[in-house]
Amino acid sequence: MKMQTSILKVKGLKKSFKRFQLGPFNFTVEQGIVVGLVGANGSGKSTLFRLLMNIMKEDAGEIHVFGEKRTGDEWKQKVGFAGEMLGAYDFLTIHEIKNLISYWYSTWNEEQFENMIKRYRIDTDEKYEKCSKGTKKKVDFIFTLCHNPSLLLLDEPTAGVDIVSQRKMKEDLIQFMDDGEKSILLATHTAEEINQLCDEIIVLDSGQIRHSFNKDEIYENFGRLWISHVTDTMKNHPNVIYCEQNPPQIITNHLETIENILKKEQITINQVQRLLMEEVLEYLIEY
Ligand SMILES: Nc1ncnc2c1ncn2[C@@H]1O[C@H](COP(=O)(O)OP(=O)(O)OP(=O)(O)O)[C@@H](O)[C@H]1O
Repeated sequence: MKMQTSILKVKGLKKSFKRFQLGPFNFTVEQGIVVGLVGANGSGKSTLFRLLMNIMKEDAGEIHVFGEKRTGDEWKQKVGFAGEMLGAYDFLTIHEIKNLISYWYSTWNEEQFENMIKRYRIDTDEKYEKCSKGTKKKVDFIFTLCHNPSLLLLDEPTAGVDIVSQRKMKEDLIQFMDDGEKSILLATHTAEEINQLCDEIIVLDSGQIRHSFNKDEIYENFGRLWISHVTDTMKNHPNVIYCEQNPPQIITNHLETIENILKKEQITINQVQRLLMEEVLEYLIEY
């Protein structure tokens, strides 16, 4: 069995604003793993990325990247971050920004850049500020990948991107993960990206980590059961995340446990249904 290596380790990370508190956060992103970050608008995803990239200073906690505490800027050579980085240079053309970025990264891959520019049909003579929202997202994505990073931090990379390009981005991310050496932390609002790309899921709610799951656990454990009647024991059980009286049904995050209790309580199970990822995410975020 392969030893798990932490590419990103976050311990006791905290940040407070006047009206919002993030953390304390504790989580790891292991090598070869894609972690999906989901949560309602304003739950703290972008703030987390800003803290990870040192764009914003944490109030407390530690962030280790590639096994070491972040110091200086050297660690950024191996990290690809898509989100708000190009704002300061947006009066330049994409070609000019590329010249700056490629100078900074010792591992810049010009051939990959040229290929991706063609693949995503980007006009490099366009000023970044003049690009459409979706085109900016694609340009950010290309810059993120072309310096051969080992860790990608992607804040909703496909938001506002056309369907064809979304598919290409997903293909590029799957290829990026191909050698099993790299990792991604991906904030997303789409169940499809979770299904197709992620191994683990962290659910944020009002600045807190509400749930953290392996994706297979979700497929295995989450389900909807139509039952003869709902009792108070079922209503209040910690593994019941939602229940309805009419018609009597419950949503659980641990099918096996709940099926056993229903048997004990002599409640008849009429039907069991696995949940789709969309439904699971909705229940995790909403309830
Ligand atoms: N510099 C700041 N000063 C004060 N409050 C801030 C600052 N930055 C973020 N916040 C607050 O932190 C909270 C989380 O914002 P954040 O942008 O991280 O959410 P998000 O999960 O990325 O949302 P979305 O899904 O809409 O992108 C919000 O309430 C926001 O107002």
